[in-house]
Amino acid sequence: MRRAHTVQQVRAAEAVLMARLPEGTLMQRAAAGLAATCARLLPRVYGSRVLVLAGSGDNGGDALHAGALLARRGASVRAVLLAPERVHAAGLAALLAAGGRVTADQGEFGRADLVLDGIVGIGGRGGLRPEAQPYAALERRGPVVAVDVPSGVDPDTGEVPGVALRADVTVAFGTYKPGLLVDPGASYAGVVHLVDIGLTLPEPAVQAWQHADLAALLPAPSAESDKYRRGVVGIAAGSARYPGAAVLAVAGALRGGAGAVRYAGRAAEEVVRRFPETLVSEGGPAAAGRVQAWVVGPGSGEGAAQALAEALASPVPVLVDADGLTELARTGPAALAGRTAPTLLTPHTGEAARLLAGVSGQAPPAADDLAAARLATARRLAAAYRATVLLKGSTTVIAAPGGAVRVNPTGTPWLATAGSGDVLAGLAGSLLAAGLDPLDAATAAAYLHGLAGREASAGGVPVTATEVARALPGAWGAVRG
Ligand SMILES: NC(=O)C1=CN([C@@H]2O[C@H](COP(=O)(O)OP(=O)(O)OC[C@H]3O[C@@H](n4cnc5c(N)ncnc54)[C@H](OP(=O)(O)O)[C@@H]3O)[C@@H](O)[C@H]2O)[C@@H](O)CC1
Ligand SMILES: [K+]
Repeated sequence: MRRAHTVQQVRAAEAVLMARLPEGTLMQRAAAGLAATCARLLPRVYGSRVLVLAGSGDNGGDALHAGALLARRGASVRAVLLAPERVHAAGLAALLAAGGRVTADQGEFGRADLVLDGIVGIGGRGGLRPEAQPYAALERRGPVVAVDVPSGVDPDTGEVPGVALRADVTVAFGTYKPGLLVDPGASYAGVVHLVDIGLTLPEPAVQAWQHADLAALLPAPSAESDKYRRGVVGIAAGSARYPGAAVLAVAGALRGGAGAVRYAGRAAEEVVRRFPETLVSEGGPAAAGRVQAWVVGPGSGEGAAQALAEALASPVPVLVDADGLTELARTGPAALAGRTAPTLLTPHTGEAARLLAGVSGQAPPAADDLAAARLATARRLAAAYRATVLLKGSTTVIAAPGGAVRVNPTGTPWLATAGSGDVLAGLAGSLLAAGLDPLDAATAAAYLHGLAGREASAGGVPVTATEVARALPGAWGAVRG
């Protein structure tokens, strides 16, 4: 699992350690780790040209100290001081003593074999300031290594409020920052290396799961399991107009670990033709047999309101997607007030905008603005609806009403294809029916769906939602190892 901590959490941990250690120890640890990573990136340190971009804080100090270490190994190190009057004095002294030099020549950026971005770290607010902005647009020859955080990326949220400097590698001290895991910030970070500087950290604000975390969680039938004990998932999706959504949601559900899939809706004939193993009925959720979780909304069309009301009235977990979300946005959180079991909402940013309008009673915010602030958006929705929210997009973010947040590290832009969300909804519902809580079910579903999407699009080929569903067993296998 990758763990990310907020600036406040890092500062608190740093304060505890600084009280015990001689001054400067943490910065020396950080600089040593940074220089070691740079040395690995360079074909050879001796004779390499290194440019340090140094801002006014300790982030600049780290970069200058690392520059000094590289200069001692024979690199030719130049430093641009973006705020010369407030430069980290000890860092600059170390660099000069090691043979490094100060320059004001922006052309050094393009000539450098490696650039260290020490403009701003966890103390940064807002985008790059005017003096640093030109570097974001300049041609580069060697890799840009961000010190702790790419400058211009908000460390706590991943938001990029202005111009930011894109890194090839980010060397993060002590822990990931949420902004390194959540887009758009994550897309500026490149490959992230962690350097342990000895911080003792609390529970992370944000987690990103990996194969092993998921393997421990995925349902596995035991010898005594029968199909009912493994869970039955109900799918209320599709309509005469959109039968495909029903077929795709069922395709996802059949590969989600539940023992059986019960379909309730107008596309029963199409579903059973494609998947004869499905239990089908033509009415709504209320008239269908027992299930352990409902999925309601994909392609439901005009039937969405009735299907949603019936599913929400049931005492089992309910996943609301697509047309179900549009319907839910009309009533707002009040529709969930009487629920005795958890609810999982799976909006894309357009649906998230409608859901937020359902809370505020005002016009929906712009979906692009929500995509730019996805962590805050998922948290807001989870708090307002008291439901777990899986916000789909370039980084899928999952927020629980209690405050836990996970971000999904798998996925591919190829997954932005028609019907892909229907497969995800069925899959997540199936995991809910198998007994996972909504946070875990959403985490596992996003992860497997993302892996399946990658597998199906391997080699850079477009995928269909049907192929993503077909690739799900392979994703399970990869996770189980
Ligand atoms: N925590 C730890 O455990 C350890 C932390 N360490 C390191 O310390 C870093 C944090 O250092 P920090 O606190 O000095 O803040 P930092 O990020 O250098 O920036 C603050 C300065 O930048 C300025 N500034 C603000 N916004 C700006 C912008 N957009 N563009 C330009 N400038 C901007 C602001 O000035 P002002 O707003 O007053 O002009 C202020 O002077 C951390 O990321 C890590 O690298 C390691 O050494 C060891 C262990
Ligand atoms: K930086």
